[in-house]
Amino acid sequence: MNLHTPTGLQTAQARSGQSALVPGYMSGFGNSFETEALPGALPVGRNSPQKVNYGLYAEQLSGSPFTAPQATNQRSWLYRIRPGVKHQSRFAKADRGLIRTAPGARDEADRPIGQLRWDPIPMPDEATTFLTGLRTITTAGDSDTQVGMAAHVVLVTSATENEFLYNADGEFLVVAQEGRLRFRTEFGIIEIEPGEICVIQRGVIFAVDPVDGPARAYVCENYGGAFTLPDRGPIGANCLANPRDFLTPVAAFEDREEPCRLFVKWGGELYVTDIPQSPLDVVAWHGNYAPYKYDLRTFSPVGAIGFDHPDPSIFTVMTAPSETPGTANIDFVIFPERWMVAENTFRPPWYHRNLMSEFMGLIYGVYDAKPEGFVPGGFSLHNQMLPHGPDMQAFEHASNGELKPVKLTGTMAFMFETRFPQRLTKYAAELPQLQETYLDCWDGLKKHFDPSRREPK
Ligand SMILES: O=C(O)Cc1cc(O)ccc1O
Ligand SMILES: [Fe+2]
Repeated sequence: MNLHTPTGLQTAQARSGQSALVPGYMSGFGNSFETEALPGALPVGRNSPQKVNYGLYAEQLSGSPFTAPQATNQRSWLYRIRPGVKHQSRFAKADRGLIRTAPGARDEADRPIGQLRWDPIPMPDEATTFLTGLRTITTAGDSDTQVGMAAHVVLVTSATENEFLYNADGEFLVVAQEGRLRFRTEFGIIEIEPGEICVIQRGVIFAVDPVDGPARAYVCENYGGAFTLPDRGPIGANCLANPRDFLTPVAAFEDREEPCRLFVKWGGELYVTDIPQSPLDVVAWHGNYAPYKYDLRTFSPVGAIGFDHPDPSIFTVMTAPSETPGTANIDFVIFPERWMVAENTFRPPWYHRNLMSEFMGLIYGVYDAKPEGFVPGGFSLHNQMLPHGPDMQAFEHASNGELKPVKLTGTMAFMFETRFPQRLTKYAAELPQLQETYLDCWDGLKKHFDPSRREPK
């Protein structure tokens, strides 16, 4: 049986007779996995035998300090055709395009503070890859000290069979918005469609191909400790994001001797090196540091079944904690399909100002607080302590509508929320898609104050 796909790729699943083009996954969040694309490629009972089967090299990839506590200790062992040092020779500086990193981009945008919203960035006419299509919108914190994040939009129209990338500055959380994306990684293949996300950790080598036409995604780059599942507290052991719905790819490798280029995002810069073979040559691996995907539609929302509107933290899919308990470096929060049943309640978000700053995007559908102007593929920024809330239309509707049970259907919005202020890039500040009239959405909010008015109990 010839197990080679058009890109010469072999997967553990292909070995079991299924198509190598259909990615195979293992279920669970943060598990210690093991997977091999050739039988017996993984050493048994040890990590580093004198010689590894098939003449493979053993290599450890550490995502945390060696001595991190058990719950946050992350590393994997990769058994590969060549060690990583043979995938990297002398580096040259490359054009970083529209990619920015904190704190370097801190003062780039010459624009006063304010609530901001953008229409979708259109798909470009020219071919763009994950790297050339990555556009940074905001940066926060400091990547060198491993705090903060960046919010990007990526537009991918073109595959990169022989161009690979890894990010030393943080992990990428990719939120597919339009079109499907295939991630060929050292650990195997991940495919996502709108409604799904994937996480590619710091240091993991990958290439991204659009599957069936141009693709748009939002990307959160986490400079800090890894995303994990939030504690559920009194909610208990179930609901929200369930661990079994996270999927990690089975091992897959490319044995290709062709001129390739490896890009590395490091310290906010981009570097490139030429290598004579594909770096995706991991035949088997084991460990708990590996990319994964998750379908946001499997999130089980828990909310107000009596009255009032809980804080949006109730919809946290994953959190990247900071050193201060409960004060996240990043919370990744969604607003999925759900029933609204709260009685005598203003059901959309309340008007508010936060310590946390909010980058929001809309994957599909309508967001209840912003029925107009916040469109799929668009995004908004409500920065630290800047007031925001429902637009006039949403306020009027929610204040006067009949409070029968209502289902919000066909909708999926999300928020990258960080404890740090988000600094706008020059690119984002100058985008023609920036809605100069966004503030007008609150214009019609009238003064209703009347000292003699009382609402019925
Ligand atoms: O601002 C927003 O639209 C996001 C949001 C939603 C919500 O239900 C409560 C608070 C909040 O910031
Ligand atoms: Fe908000």
